[in-house]
Amino acid sequence: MAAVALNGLKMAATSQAYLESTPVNDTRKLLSDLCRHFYGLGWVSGTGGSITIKVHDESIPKPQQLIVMSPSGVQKERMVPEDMYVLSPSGCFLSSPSPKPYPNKPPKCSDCAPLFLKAYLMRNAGAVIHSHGMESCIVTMIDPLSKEFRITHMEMIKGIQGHGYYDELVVPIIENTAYERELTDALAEAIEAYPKTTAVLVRNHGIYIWGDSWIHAKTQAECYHYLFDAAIKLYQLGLDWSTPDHGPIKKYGGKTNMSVKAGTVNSNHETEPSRRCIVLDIEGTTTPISFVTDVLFPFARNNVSRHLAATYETDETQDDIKLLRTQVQNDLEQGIVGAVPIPPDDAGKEEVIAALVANVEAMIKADRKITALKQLQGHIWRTGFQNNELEGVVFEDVPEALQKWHASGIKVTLASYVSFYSFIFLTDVLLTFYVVLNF
Ligand SMILES: CSCCC(=O)C(=O)COP(=O)(O)O
Ligand SMILES: [Zn+2]
Repeated sequence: MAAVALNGLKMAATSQAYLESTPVNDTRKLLSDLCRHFYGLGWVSGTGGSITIKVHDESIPKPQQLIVMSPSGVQKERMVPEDMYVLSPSGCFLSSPSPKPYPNKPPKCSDCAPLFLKAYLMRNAGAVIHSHGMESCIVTMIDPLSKEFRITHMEMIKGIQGHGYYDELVVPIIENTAYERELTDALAEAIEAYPKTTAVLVRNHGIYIWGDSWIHAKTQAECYHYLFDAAIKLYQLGLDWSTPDHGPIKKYGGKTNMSVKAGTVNSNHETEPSRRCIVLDIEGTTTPISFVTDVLFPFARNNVSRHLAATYETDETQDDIKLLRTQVQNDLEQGIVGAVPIPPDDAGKEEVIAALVANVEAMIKADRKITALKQLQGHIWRTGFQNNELEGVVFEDVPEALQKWHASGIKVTLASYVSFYSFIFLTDVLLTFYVVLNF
């Protein structure tokens, strides 16, 4: 019997008979064949890299299927079916290979086991391939600060689950550790953070790739390796693999936009982060100019009186009024059109506000770029955003671009001639970016 009912679920029977059954033996054989084949591709040479496949059995749901895994630290191309480990769905050893005479080491299951189990558990995978293919290693070195590999407009992207030719393929990169098992948490976090991904790159090391079946995992592994190889070759040709047209890598101030040298080496031979930074304007860059002209400025103009009245006693508004008084005094002395005297404080709040409003309206009409006006407008906008009377707008490609630059280790900062408050409250996107990433 291939399966037994347990707690209402079908579980692989771990009887000796099942462990010696055709599905298990076929999977052992398949795994040793694939080890040999992947060795030929350079994916599992020097004993590195590893493979695991679930024992496919129509009568057993995938989460309950047995797992076959390659042994650790061995010549992968010389594996035979008997060398394989068989594990329960939760990772308990059900069958281990017999020791071999000197110079073979005592048998041990792949160091990748905890990582493979994460892919099985979190993605319901049918097979996982850990490759040490050179291209999957080098592609993580082109930009040592990048946390993602991205590529688009390549036919082979279609071989990756859920992707078409025009899509951008994003593969997370995690940092290498001294021991394979120490990668487990970072791999799980990447799987969680990138719901669409079917692979995780390990910097200076290789890649983990999974699929619904061994065929799916293998096909995708071939496509991933092809794309990494293509990216490296395009880079060598000075071409940008990450853009749709794969045009020349652009230079900014002598630096490439996909610089290999994303940091500088100090006297201790340590890499210091590069000072690359993108300074973004708001109006017309992250946000349509019409949002500023048609929404922000009218809002400030229409709310001067209300804002001053509501916040008159606060230190902030008293400070704004002080600035305006100084500005208006200068304007009156220079005969600026529209400037009207502001009565002293003891004239009463209403009279002072009326004079302030008249002056501010004249300043706005003359489109004056003066601190007294900008500071007050900033405070009015901030109140508008806080009260949800204003809702910011960014172009649809802004959030993705911010994340991409951040992932590439590029610092992003915002600059705008309108007040500070206008952009940190511009949208949830920018606000989140500002607070969470602390750029
Ligand atoms: C030169 S291999 C170093 C260890 C490693 O990265 C690896 O993938 C080994 O996996 P194994 O299945 O042989 O434990
Ligand atoms: Zn490895």
